Amino acid sequence: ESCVYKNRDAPVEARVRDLLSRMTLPEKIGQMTQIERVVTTHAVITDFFIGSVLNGGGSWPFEDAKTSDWADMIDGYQNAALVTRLGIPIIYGIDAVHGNNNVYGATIFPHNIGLGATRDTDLIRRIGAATALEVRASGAHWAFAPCVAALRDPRWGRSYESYSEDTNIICEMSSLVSGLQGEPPKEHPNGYPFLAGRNNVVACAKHFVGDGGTDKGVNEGNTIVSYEELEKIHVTPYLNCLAQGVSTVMASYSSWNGSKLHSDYFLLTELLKQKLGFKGFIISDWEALERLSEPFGSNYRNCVKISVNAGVDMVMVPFKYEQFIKDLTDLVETGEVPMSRIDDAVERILRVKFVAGLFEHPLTDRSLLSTVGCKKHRELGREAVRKSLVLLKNGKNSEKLFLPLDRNAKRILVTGTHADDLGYQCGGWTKAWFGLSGRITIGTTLLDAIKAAVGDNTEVVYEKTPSEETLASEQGFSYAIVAVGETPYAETMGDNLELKIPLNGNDIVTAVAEKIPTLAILFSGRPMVLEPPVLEKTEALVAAWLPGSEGQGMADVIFGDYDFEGKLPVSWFKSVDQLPLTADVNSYDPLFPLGFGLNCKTG
Ligand SMILES: OC[C@@H]1[C@@H](O)[C@H](O)[C@@H](O)c2nc(-c3ccccc3)cn21
Repeated sequence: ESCVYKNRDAPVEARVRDLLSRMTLPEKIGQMTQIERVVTTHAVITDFFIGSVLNGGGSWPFEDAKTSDWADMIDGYQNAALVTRLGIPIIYGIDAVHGNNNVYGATIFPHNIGLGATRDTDLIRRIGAATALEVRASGAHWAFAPCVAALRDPRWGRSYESYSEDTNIICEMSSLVSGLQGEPPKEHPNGYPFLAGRNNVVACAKHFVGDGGTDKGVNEGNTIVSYEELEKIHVTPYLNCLAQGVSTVMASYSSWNGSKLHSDYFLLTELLKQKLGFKGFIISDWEALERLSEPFGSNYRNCVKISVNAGVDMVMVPFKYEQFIKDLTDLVETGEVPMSRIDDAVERILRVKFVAGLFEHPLTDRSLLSTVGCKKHRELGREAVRKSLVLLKNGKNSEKLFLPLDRNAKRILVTGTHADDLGYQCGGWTKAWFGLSGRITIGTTLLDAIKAAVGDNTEVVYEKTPSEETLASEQGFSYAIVAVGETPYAETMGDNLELKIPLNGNDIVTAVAEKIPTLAILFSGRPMVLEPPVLEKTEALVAAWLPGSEGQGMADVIFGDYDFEGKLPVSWFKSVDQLPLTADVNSYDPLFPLGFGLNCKTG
């Protein structure tokens, strides 16, 4: 090839320098622009030299589109980018935060809080590798994961996206980066983006920094801590991500001591890029620039100025791309944003695209389609579910353990709002942004799993809500399994000060437990209020978190094919009046402490 940047054997840095030197200002600013698929046409990509496209939660080609439909859509965008003067490929980003969860038929893994309960670094890496295959099969090149937030207050609506309150656990679980991107060779330079090959995706450590530490868990709120505490608790996991060659970092909507992260030069540039040596690129969050001013979106030109100058390299606009491009072009022409800042941003973006092999392999490898929702991935999901469940109570006294349950019992009752609802089991960020109820994708509910596990002579009675006659009946039930919990949510919609189990969960458990020996299973993105009767009247109690599509993993442990091994990744409060309640502060008086978890052998 005549020009260096098209030469796949040339060093990445030489390709970056050569390409950058050929680019016009519109082409440079186009690379910094990420737009949402709903405003994306082939003409927009070509005319504005767009560098990246994403879809928000619930924005699909059409409902229940198959993975191949996604690949057709994204390859269409890519072909529009390849016909531009310099032929710079787009990078397509998607929120694959627990499997490729936007896409129908994808394997849905447990949300991060359940993975934190496994403490299994290698499991998380394998989940990353499986997710990467399903994401690449859909045509996307980039997953906005892992969220490495420290869950410091469960009132936060994004608690389930965090692995733990404990930074060391988060550091261990950051192995998702190596799973998604592939593992860098040990001589790989710290902070330099890495991607192993076509079966991997670019990862995104988010949200930098302190997203999980906001006051009272208010989403997009203010994290009020000393710099030392910010570094120790919230920055530390990024060191692990950089050591694994994480290629992108997403800035947080939240603030640190009143300073909005998206306009904080010290944290984005002096800390992350200079002190920590991050060489990939920083992406903004969705319409985060509009959030820098009051009222929302006012004085947008100034918001562009302060965020780009602070160190944001690519902006998730994602709709008003013409305004963004116009304002940034103007800012460069007036010198308010120096060309050196533009060149630094574009250099970082091009570096990731070259490292990701997008110039060599811009289109989807259709041979990956067979990996989507495949048996191997579903078995992996099942393993993750097994290892994530935390046994909080087993038997009313240590002599008489209740679990494992007898799979050949004569007659059992399965009841509760969450016993047969795949959408509830998956939680937010599944098919739709906030999640949904019902049979939303391919998967196995708790009820499906129980029916498959019990013996032929065992009668399974299912009622979503336990009926009076069932509760009053003398018909003997050997035992009852009652599943209750949270209905799906995401982000601010999940902020909650009371943390009571919705849909009368506590009352349902109590009503059944008063009549029938009961195992209660809680599906939630975080610890919730457990009222005394639930604690006293049940025989056993399991925290299942948000396990995803592979419900058999729950049957595996409640019927004893496998033992419980999950440990709480977060302190379980007695009352919300105790919050914030984390193990590293004194006067620690939890209901169940960080690290708690029983098993059937030792109880
Ligand atoms: O989906 C893209 C990103 C995701 O990666 C981030 O983790 C998350 O903070 C986020 N919030 C919105 C979003 C927020 C409000 C309205 C519409 C969308 C979009 N996004």
